[in-house]
Amino acid sequence: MTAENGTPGAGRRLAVLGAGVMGSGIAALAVGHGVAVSLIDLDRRRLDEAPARIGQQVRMARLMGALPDGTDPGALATGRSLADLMTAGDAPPTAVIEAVTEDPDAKAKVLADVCSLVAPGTPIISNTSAIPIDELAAALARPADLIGTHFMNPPCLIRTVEVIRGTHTGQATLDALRALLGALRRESIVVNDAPGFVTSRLLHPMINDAVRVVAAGTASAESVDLLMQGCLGHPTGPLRTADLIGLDNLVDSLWVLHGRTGDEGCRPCDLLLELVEAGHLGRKSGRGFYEYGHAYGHAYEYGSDGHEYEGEHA
Ligand SMILES: NC(=O)c1ccc[n+]([C@@H]2O[C@H](COP(=O)([O-])OP(=O)(O)OC[C@H]3O[C@@H](n4cnc5c(N)ncnc54)[C@H](O)[C@@H]3O)[C@@H](O)[C@H]2O)c1
Repeated sequence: MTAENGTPGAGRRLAVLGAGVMGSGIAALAVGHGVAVSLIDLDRRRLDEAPARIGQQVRMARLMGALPDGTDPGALATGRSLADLMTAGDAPPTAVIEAVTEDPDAKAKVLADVCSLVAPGTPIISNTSAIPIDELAAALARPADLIGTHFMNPPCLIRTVEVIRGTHTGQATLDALRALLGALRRESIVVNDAPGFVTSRLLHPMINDAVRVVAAGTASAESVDLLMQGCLGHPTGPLRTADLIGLDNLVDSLWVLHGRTGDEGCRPCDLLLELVEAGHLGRKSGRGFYEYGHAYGHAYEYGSDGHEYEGEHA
């Protein structure tokens, strides 16, 4: 499966680092627009499952009219390291998107390694939820090549992407990212660097507060969500959104925010920590504030922007 001339992503090759919720969703968006993808993860099981999961997301997004008609899917290669894939014959990437676990040290190492591997001028894009881009840039030999995105879940269905320009981000990097997002038919909103940028700085403490309300016994998760939907116009409610994001990722992001802002509202509340400790991570594990029956269920029902999307299981 290769992209043909005339498809939006023709001639591009994206390296996606991390094949979890976001890495596989971003890979599906790219493949669905004809972009070739090299998908990297340390977890062999994730890699083995990724092609089927990505294929299902592409099919579902196409059925929902979220991908261009008549575009041949981009080729998908998977591996445990980009260096291995390139040695095996994969063309060098025209851009890299990092979507590994929200751990500042892990991200800094992955970004520094990839920076030493790809050609100068290749945009290196971190899809962090909350870590300041300037903090990550300190690990890179070429900080001008680094920029942030905050794709929301599921990337195929949410058209707006928050773009974070660090202090050292070069204009060429910003222009190249905008061109990539244009080829993926996404709208970019560029913001300045800060812990959590705009969306996570606002959304994550609000979700944390919603969990505190449930923990206090004031209302059930369902009642909180119904009130936020019915009275305040939130399309799904904060706790369904939490389940979609992944409670482990939510906790990691809240710690990042807490550590960098000192805002006690960002300290993950006990109930969140207990759920993660018990392995109840939300949709990706099949259970969080709600039961889903199976892992990764219904990813196309609701987006992490809170909008409701029609569709079958992803
Ligand atoms: N889940 C969301 O809704 C959401 C939305 C926007 C941004 N994000 C951000 O996207 C990033 C990924 O989040 P996620 O929800 O996909 O997490 P996830 O836990 O589903 O996936 C993370 C993946 O990274 C892999 N990984 C960890 N270290 C690695 C390394 N050194 N090299 C290669 N792979 C490695 C893990 O094996 C795992 O498969 C995080 O920074 C998160 O904050 C998440």
